[in-house]
Amino acid sequence: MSTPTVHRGLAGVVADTTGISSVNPDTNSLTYRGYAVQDLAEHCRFEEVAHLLWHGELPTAEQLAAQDAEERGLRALPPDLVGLLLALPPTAHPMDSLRTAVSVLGANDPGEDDNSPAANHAKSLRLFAALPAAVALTQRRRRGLLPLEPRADLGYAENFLYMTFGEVPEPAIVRAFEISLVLYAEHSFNASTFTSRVVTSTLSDLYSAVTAAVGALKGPLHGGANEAVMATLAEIGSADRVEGWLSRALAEKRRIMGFGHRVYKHGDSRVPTMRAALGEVVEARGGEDLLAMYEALASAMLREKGLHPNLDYPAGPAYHLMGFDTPTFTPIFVAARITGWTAHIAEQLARNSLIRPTSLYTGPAERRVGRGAPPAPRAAAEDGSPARRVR
Ligand SMILES: CC(=O)SCCNC(=O)CCNC(=O)[C@H](O)C(C)(C)COP(=O)(O)OP(=O)(O)OC[C@H]1O[C@@H](n2cnc3c(N)ncnc32)[C@H](O)[C@@H]1OP(=O)(O)O
Ligand SMILES: O=C([O-])CC(=O)C(=O)O
Repeated sequence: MSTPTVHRGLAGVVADTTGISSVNPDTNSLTYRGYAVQDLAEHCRFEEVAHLLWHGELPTAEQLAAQDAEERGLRALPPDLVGLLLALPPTAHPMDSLRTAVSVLGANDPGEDDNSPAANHAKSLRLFAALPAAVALTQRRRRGLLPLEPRADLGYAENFLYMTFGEVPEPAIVRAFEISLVLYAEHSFNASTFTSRVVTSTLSDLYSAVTAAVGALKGPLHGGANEAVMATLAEIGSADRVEGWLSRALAEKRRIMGFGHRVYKHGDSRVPTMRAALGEVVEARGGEDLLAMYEALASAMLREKGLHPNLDYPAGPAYHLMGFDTPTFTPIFVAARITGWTAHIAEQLARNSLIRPTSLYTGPAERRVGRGAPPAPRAAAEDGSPARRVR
């Protein structure tokens, strides 16, 4: 009688095939539809990467112009949604506002339950276009500022920054921001993407899948780590305090946010590109002290724990120096990852199979209400393996 192997956290489990991206820990590489992410970050606008993820190919000039025209026309939030977001408690985390925004956009879409490829592509583009306005609104509101209307004369990244800050920053900042969006766009079966696929597999609607994915991304072991990195750096304070802080933190068995990864064990493929972008931001905006602390913590973590930084580690300080408030960092990740999530939702639907793993039962053995002593405990797998008596 064999006991089924339990894969806690689904670590190492190949749950399905995907043609969207490939994470290769052996070569520290990441490709989107076959293109290295570094190549895309260097040469492409974020809008082109979105097209690539959705359609499998980079757009021609005509295709890009058509997508741009449509996206720019969908950037504004419906007024009732703006009112609703402004009515949320000022203490609400921007991720909660964003989750609500996606949910409300779904509730207002008469085609919400149309899961045809065309309808879902239209919804994907709508969310892609509208999320920056929701993110910008939450940051402006925290600062007591009114939301701004989007500008159709600007590219996606420039307009995002304009709606947040009221002006388009210098090109170095726009470029670094756009690079971060490309790097954050897609990463195979990470927790939030897998969440979106689980919800989709029940034939629920795209907005529900994305709402659930936002919830999964919020956690500090996933996307929430970019905010937690900034909290860590603020707690440490300066490069000369890193060593003392880290020995105390490790003695207390604390997790150091922005380090480690479920798949990459020799370094995150995206970090060198984002570290270079952070360097450009420091050139443009200052922040040498923050960078020195960043480097000191990275070296100490490698020495003490053998752990490398993940993408959230350079992204956090880069967003900080660009002027974003810390609670806006994970919402930016959402705005980028909406491309990957929606590509996966389409892929899941195209070859759907309900996602429902099994478990090994370890609770009380079968018993009866109020009658006699319980029988000896048993453990049984749900997958049909024979029940196993444990003593
Ligand atoms: C874009 C992204 O979502 S990237 C991920 C962002 N998340 C973070 O940065 C959070 C911090 N990192 C972590 O918590 C982890 O590295 C994870 C969750 C990302 C991946 O971890 P897993 O592969 O599941 O490994 P797991 O959590 O089992 O850790 C293995 C060991 O390394 C240790 N470890 C892993 N990461 C860290 C860390 N950041 N700080 C301290 N110790 C760590 C664990 O404590 C554990 O040690 P133990 O075996 O002595 O108990
Ligand atoms: O792949 C993961 O587990 C987490 C991650 O890096 C991402 O989602 O970008």
